[in-house]
Amino acid sequence: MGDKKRIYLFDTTLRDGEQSPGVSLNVEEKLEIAGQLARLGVDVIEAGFPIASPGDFAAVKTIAENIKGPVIAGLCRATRGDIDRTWEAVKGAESPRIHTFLATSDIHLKYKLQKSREEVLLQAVEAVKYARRFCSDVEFSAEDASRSDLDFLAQVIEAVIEAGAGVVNLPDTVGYAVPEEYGYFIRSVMERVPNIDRAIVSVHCHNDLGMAVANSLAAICNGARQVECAVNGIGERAGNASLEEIIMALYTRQAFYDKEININYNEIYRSSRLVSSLTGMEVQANKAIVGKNAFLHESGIHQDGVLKERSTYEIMSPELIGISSSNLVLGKHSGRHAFKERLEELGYRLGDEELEKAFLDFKELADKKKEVTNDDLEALVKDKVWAIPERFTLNYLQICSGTSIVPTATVKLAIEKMVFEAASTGDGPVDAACHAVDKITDIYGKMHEFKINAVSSGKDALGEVISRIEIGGKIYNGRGLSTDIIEASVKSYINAINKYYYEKHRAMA
Ligand SMILES: CC(=O)SCCNC(=O)CCNC(=O)[C@H](O)C(C)(C)COP(=O)(O)OP(=O)(O)OC[C@H]1O[C@@H](n2cnc3c(N)ncnc32)[C@H](O)[C@@H]1OP(=O)(O)O
Ligand SMILES: CC(C)C(=O)C(=O)O
Ligand SMILES: [Mg+2]
Repeated sequence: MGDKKRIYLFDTTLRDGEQSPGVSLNVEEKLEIAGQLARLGVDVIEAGFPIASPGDFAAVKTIAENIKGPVIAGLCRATRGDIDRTWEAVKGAESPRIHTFLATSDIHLKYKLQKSREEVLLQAVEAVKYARRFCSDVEFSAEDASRSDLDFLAQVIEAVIEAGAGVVNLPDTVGYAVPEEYGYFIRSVMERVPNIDRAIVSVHCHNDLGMAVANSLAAICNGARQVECAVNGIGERAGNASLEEIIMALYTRQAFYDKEININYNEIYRSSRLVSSLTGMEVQANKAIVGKNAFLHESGIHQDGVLKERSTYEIMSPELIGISSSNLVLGKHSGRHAFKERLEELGYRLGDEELEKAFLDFKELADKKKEVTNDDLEALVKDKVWAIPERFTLNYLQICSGTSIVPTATVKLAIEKMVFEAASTGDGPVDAACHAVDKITDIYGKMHEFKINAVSSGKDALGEVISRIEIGGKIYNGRGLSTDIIEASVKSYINAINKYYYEKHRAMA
């Protein structure tokens, strides 16, 4: 089974990551993330759960047909219908994988599956055999493995390897394990399964007790060769093991782990930013590796140490993971060359047209702000990485609001070179403006979440508004940017409406 030192990185941002409450990505957003994961150099991209919905199916199929390099996997239950659908979705890939799963713990058998151990063993074997009819690369996951009876689990794993599974995954589905115990568990399963050398052992850890990364590393020390993880650690409930933390632990502590991975380190930060901006899930400031504070030094003694010798307080270099160290100031006198170079340092590669649009936005912002920071730049370009065609654009906004008057908004929207106007009242200025937008578009959104971030500091800070809008029973993430917070809010609402409109009309086309 190849070089035993090599650890395979299996990224599940687009499947388990998308199971994060409130996250819903469309096909183009998933394709964009998959392209970035390929540039990062992960070994496997789990692109989705094709039976879950037509949108999930389309995303997995599109990724399979367009992304070259990594193995493209689709997840399915241990049923023929799910496996058929998954094969349909992944079969166009350069290297397709069918990933089928079935729970093995007594608690899942008794209450969820309502099946005996004998039935589950047969179903797992039958699913793997059936999947192997289509695909030579089949992974089997024993859901809730870490809470399963060891003898039964070993029996299932031996049988699915015999049936043709080349990768066997032993997830800590509910994040219950602790590192020493999980490491010992992986070793014990491997010792009990006589044909284990014919498969790669994989782990998939959840973060309910904050130990997903520690558990994954303990498993690696005990023989696991594939590690399943997600960018920024997103995923069901408290999330999955964080991809960037696993990568950097293996890199920084190479002498201890003595393992090899094949990754483009300088794409890590960019991957994190992209996933954060497309999912709308912000990265906490003190998050390891990719948090805003991860490489900042606040206290005098630390600053003194770092000035004398960085390694006194820095165990990793921010440049390695793609965080720019440039000290050119960008402002209204900067030109296209410096602008483009800075974007490239930040990891953004825009096409000529998007670059020109971003440059014009930058100039407009530079007129309002003295200095345009890296955060401002990222905020300006991140929705240009993949922008949906905008059916509705804000042309004019007037707000009348105060402590003793009913908030009223007048909005003009441009739709295909025509301009339409409406006025409305509401509970507040943003509510009033959104009602006016509804009148023009005839699309009625319900605001579920509304977050305002100051992109940089100071009175002239750029404001970013992220909203989650329910339209037609589905949640759409909207994003708007302006130095005026009400304008940013309305733009964010219109952005969500544009996404809904685009998806609806593309489905009808
Ligand atoms: C640990 C994990 O992350 S597992 C992956 C979780 N991801 C998802 O669930 C993806 C999104 N899910 C969905 O869209 C839907 O749940 C679907 C389309 C998969 C299934 O929808 P429905 O057919 O309506 O079933 P529902 O979700 O209500 O119930 C799940 C059924 O699958 C069964 N099931 C659960 N896991 C498996 C499995 N691995 N293999 C076979 N059957 C399974 C359950 O026992 C239940 O069966 P029952 O209807 O006979 O009681
Ligand atoms: C389906 C499996 C791999 C899973 O997500 C889990 O067990 O957490
Ligand atoms: Mg999971």
